[in-house]
Amino acid sequence: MGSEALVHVLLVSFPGQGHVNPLLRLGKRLASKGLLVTFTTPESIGKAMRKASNIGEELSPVGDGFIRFEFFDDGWDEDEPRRQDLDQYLPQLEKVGKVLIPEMIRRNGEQGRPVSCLINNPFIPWVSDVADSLGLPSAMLWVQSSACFTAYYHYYHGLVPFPSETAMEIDVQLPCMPLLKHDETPSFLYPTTPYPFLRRAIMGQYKNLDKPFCILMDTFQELEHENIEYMSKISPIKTVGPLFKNPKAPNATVKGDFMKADDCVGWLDSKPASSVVYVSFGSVVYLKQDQWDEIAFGLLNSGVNFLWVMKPPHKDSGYEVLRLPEGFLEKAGDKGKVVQWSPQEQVLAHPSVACFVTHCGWNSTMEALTSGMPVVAFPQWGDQVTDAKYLVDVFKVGVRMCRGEAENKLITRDVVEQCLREATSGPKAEEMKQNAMKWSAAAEAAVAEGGSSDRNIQAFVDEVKRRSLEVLAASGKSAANGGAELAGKVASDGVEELGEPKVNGEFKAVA
Ligand SMILES: O=c1ccn([C@@H]2O[C@H](COP(=O)(O)OP(=O)(O)O)[C@@H](O)[C@H]2O)c(=O)[nH]1
Ligand SMILES: O=C(O)c1ccc(O[C@@H]2O[C@H](CO)[C@@H](O)[C@H](O)[C@H]2O)cc1
Repeated sequence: MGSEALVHVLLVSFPGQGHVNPLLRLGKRLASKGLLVTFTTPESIGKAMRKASNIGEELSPVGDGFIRFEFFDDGWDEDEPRRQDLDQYLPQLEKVGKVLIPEMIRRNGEQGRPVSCLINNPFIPWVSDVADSLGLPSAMLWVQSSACFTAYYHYYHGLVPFPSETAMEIDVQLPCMPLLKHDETPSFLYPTTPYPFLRRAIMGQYKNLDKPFCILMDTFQELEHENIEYMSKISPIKTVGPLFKNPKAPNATVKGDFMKADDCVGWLDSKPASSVVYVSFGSVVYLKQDQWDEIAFGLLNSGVNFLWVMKPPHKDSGYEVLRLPEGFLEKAGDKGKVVQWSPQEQVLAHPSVACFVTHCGWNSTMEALTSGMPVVAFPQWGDQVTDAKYLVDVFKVGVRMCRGEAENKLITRDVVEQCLREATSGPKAEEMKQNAMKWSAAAEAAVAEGGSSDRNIQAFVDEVKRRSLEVLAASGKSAANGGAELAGKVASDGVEELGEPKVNGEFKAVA
């Protein structure tokens, strides 16, 4: 079947690595189920993605469908430093996105690819407003755990007390969750967070939560069972994770990395089984130099093999460029490898890797669990502190190395060494590995045909197809005519003036 006959969904992503990855993975999953997927994010990131990965102008077949990319201009110069300030960048994205996304939808309609549904990730909730104003259905992909979704939901609606200026250190009890100590609740909610703009961004998503008809989540039923059961009674959530596993298209090469991964698989191949510690703090966390030094010495002193990701900070981020201690690489010799960016999925699946020192971003958390990889938890902020709690105390696959940035505590080389030893040898390491393997099997089963996440994805695809027919039927016009009318309206008015729901352009057929 040609791509023009498929139902078409448009995925709009916030331009962060930890947001692009899960949304693109969702795109591949939807494509593999027979949809045509267009993935869009600002051109500034599109450029990096094109450079780092093999994405081009053309359609890529994935399973029974296709994926393609279109990027949009965020209206700022290429090296505009304000992109690093979300308080300035998010409103800019909303301003231009509310004009350019409808234009993109119009263009696609004119080219025979009418869009039937919009899907966004958090931080850009205005995408549902665009969908509403065009009479299109929308969905949101929540890119963190169901536990964090619950925490933000209860905070937004004021349903339980959270740490506040007058009661900073209270524990928080949320439904179907373990008791969270004050520093285990998502840290953007602390009154003292240095990232209030991220709290505002997430709260913006909750303000718009009644607009998407479905909230997809990159987690799986068996992982957060009771909590998911509870939340699905109050919110239309559907678990579809782990998204990075795609059994119908395991070899799809489309990737969303912003940086080309350094080659380290050959080096891993040369190491004995379960002998390497993988260290990575994701794409946005930067530690201070003194902490970096302690980790370096902890790695050396523990005598383990290690693969360490040391990504350079963005020039406008204000973060210092970290250095390795004098003579570090010489002392490590062939026991250590330092890279700027790793092919993390491959690394976590490699038999030489024994454990993962992680900042506990949700993508890294899901990738570790699904790969059967024990972790050493080094959370810093946001959802990471809650994920660390779950990795250590609920999933029981991790040892805790720190409690988060708010603690403002230097983790010494001795503590680093002790944690590495605990996670790589002895009964605790053995037990964590067994638990991790159990989660890996459960994750595989969730995404396998007929598994919980597979059923939810299929139900979602069926619903998108059903709604696409409904929009067409409601129009009462010929498809081509409706599309052309809508195109003209959007182009002349801009999205703000689109009052009544409009027709979703041309539908050729539904697969
Ligand atoms: O060297 C690296 C470091 C990270 N990642 C990927 O970047 C994403 C990071 O997302 P996460 O939620 O863990 O953290 P964030 O970067 O958003 O803080 C994950 O999919 C990782 O697999 C990668 O491919 N190579
Ligand atoms: O680009 C930014 O400013 C940015 C990117 C990513 C951010 O949050 C990360 O997102 C992940 C998914 O929500 C999360 O699990 C991870 O812990 C965060 O670091 C924030 C800002």
